[in-house]
Amino acid sequence: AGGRREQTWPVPYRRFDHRPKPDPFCQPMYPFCPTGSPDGEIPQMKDQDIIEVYRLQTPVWEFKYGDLLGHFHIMHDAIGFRNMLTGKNYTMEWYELFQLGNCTFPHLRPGIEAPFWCNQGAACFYDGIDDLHWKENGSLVKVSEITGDIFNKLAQWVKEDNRTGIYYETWTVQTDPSPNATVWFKSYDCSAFVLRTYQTLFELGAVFKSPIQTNYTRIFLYSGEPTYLGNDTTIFGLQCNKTLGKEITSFYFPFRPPQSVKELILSLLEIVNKVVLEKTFYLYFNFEYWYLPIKKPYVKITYEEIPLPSKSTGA
Ligand SMILES: CCCCCCCCCCCCCCCCCC(=O)OC[C@@H](O)COP(=O)(O)OC[C@@H](O)CO
Repeated sequence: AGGRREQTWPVPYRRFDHRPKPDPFCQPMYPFCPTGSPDGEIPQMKDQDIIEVYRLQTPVWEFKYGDLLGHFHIMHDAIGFRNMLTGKNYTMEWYELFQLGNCTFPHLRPGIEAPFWCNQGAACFYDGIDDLHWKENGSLVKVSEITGDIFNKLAQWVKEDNRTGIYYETWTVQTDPSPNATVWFKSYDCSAFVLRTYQTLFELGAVFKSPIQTNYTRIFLYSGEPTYLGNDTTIFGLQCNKTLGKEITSFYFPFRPPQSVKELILSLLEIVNKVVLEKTFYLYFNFEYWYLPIKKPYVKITYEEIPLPSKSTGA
């Protein structure tokens, strides 16, 4: 009857019953989870083992650019574990299979109508903690101690979370920067995984040390109420009106990797024109497109505290 469908905000992150094999077109700049166990298996601990839990944080791309992005508080988050009986330690992190840019903007491929996304994200669990990587420009802080039994239950949760949560979402979208803003979409990135893991540990009985300052990076878009547009089939399919599809692909065009300084400048001008002057953004969430009526202050990167779970936070 053309009635508006009841929409809950924020739009729930869609989970799937399996993680699809990535398209060969998607190529990583660096191999994903190079030292992790190929099947992603997490080792079993003895129930009575005592495992230290560490908060790990470092600037995105620290291994390549050191503290560069740290100056903008663009930080990557992970969790470290150390078995106090065996002395073995481990790192667990969640990040993009094909890097941040591929999760934030699509490819416009000749002969393919719809924007092409390489936006998978996944968990990676591997032996060892690279102390220097985390400590030099970031932080490595003990936040809890858990039993092997809790660790093993967490491992089961990670497996299920990783099987069903298959894509990375860069953007948090809400009405304004205020604490009581309406949130339209939540990001689903490295820090979101760490926060879900802390919450799961808390629900499994973990007690977190306090007080520990725990800030996280988020990039915000500010908009009025989003409009649902559809998906690849309903927007870019053969029987579709091509207007909307062309509008979306032309929006993403200036976000492609620039080939020259001139192209970069022209693209930046086009981005400002679209996002600021035309107050338009097309968001890709749950493999569907949404129109965002952008408003001031448009875009913002924040580095704000989200406290560790405790009885007082009720989280
Ligand atoms: C509307 C116009 C705006 C145009 C500007 C676009 C800017 C795009 C994004 C800016 C920054 C977003 C920050 C999001 C937080 C990222 C946290 C995260 O998920 O990190 C995961 C990953 O990126 C970390 O990658 P690496 O540093 O490569 O770490 C992986 C290694 O630890 C693997 O061992």
